Amino acid sequence: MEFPFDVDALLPERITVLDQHLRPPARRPGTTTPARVDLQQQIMTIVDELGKASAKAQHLPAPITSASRMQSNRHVMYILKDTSARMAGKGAIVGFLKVGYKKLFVLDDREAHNEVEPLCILDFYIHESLQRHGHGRDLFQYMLQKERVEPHQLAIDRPSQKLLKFLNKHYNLETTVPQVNNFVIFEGFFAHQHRPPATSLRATRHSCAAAVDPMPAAPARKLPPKRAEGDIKPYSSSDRECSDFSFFYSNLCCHDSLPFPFSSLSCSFFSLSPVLKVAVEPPWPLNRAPRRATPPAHPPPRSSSLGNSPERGPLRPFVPEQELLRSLRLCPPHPTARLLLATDPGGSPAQRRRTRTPAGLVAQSCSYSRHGRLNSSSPNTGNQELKQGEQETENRSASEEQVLSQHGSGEEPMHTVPPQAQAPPAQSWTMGGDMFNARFIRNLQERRSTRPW
Ligand SMILES: CC(=O)SCCNC(=O)CCNC(=O)[C@H](O)C(C)(C)COP(=O)(O)OP(=O)(O)OC[C@H]1O[C@@H](n2cnc3c(N)ncnc32)[C@H](O)[C@@H]1OP(=O)(O)O
Repeated sequence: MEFPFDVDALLPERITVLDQHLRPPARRPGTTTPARVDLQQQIMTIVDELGKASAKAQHLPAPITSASRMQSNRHVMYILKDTSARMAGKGAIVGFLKVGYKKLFVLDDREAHNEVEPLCILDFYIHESLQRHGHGRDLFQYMLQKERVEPHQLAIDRPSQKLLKFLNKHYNLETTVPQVNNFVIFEGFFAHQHRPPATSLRATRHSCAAAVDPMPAAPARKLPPKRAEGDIKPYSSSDRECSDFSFFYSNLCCHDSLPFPFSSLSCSFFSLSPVLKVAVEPPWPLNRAPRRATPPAHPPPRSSSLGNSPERGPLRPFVPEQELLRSLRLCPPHPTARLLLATDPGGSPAQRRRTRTPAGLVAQSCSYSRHGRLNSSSPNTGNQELKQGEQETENRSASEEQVLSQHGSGEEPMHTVPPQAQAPPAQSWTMGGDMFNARFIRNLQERRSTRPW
């Protein structure tokens, strides 16, 4: 992969390690040094382009690796540059490997749940023209040494067939331990305890939790001390997974911009992981709509979050909290509703707990029907919408994502019902029913559209 700038000078080593700071490495003595900000911009361009190429190679609808994602996560990227003579001049990039620690529930061979935080292979790509030349192995080997981890200690975020073959060929990893999430672990995962090196990613993050006891069978529930809220993305945590249902979830669970009480919900409530679905349930009334969150029978596509796409356009304002509270007043009395109404609209800090992922921001743009589909009053509309969304997610290519981003950027009219048709809707719907059905959302939209501003 070539770039319009001097990759060779920008990345002096064959393999460059980038963390969330995306700092340009020190340049070779004697090379001219452009402004540091320009260098960082070049690094970001490389990361973005690699992420796009990887997504394309894996048929993901959107990149799961980008500069902005790198900056907001504690992932580490190993970038391999082409040092061959043919690339003399500006140089080129061969590929990259992205890893990061993630908190997961994994099943051991006795099907017991174990809460662990292994190093995960998150994204891996070698340029098409250079695959099967041993570059992937070089990169992987370098990462294993740097992170001081054995291949069987890794969790792989929904590996492709190529990666499975790669792991089998180079590391004899074949027998997997069946999981209920999208991560793949191999036999031996539970056999040894990973002792991170002093300089590894893990040690940097959790220096005080580095030492753990040996475990004969399954890892004990040994986790580092609680981190800052924004850092914790428990359980499912898969960029790919979270995004597979983004068409629906971004309406609900990426809630940076949702009004209270939705804003107080954790993404975890809507986790696709059966483990978590059992473990955590959202409070009423949100616990009345889990069916929509059920993953389809067939495995979801490898995809990324539309919502998380860094290319999303500007966001629309969401319905104000007062609007929602007013809607709640239409409901039959319910203790929770009363509590909500009695609560200060600003809410307590705990109620307003929010994630800070970019995905959250996109919830806004996705919360409205960009195509007017939610306008149907059919009770099944919600399901149709979900199916449509899933279908779209499956079908959408990376290039289509660009188009959708524009659609989501607020270009389309937001009113799905003409103002004169805005007679109060039949008050038959209730929060106690399936509150995320189309009528509920339409109601919110109609109410919003009556706003004079
Ligand atoms: C968690 C994730 O990131 S999943 C996504 C993984 N990435 C992708 O699938 C993107 C497309 N593929 C690639 O980028 C690369 O093929 C990688 C990263 C999987 C492997 O990198 P490479 O440089 O090709 O690997 P390397 O040359 O070291 O090893 C080759 C071995 O990998 C496997 N492999 C690589 N390409 C293929 C392929 N097209 N078909 C089948 N197996 C393949 C084989 O085991 C192969 O050995 P073989 O040639 O003897 O059959």
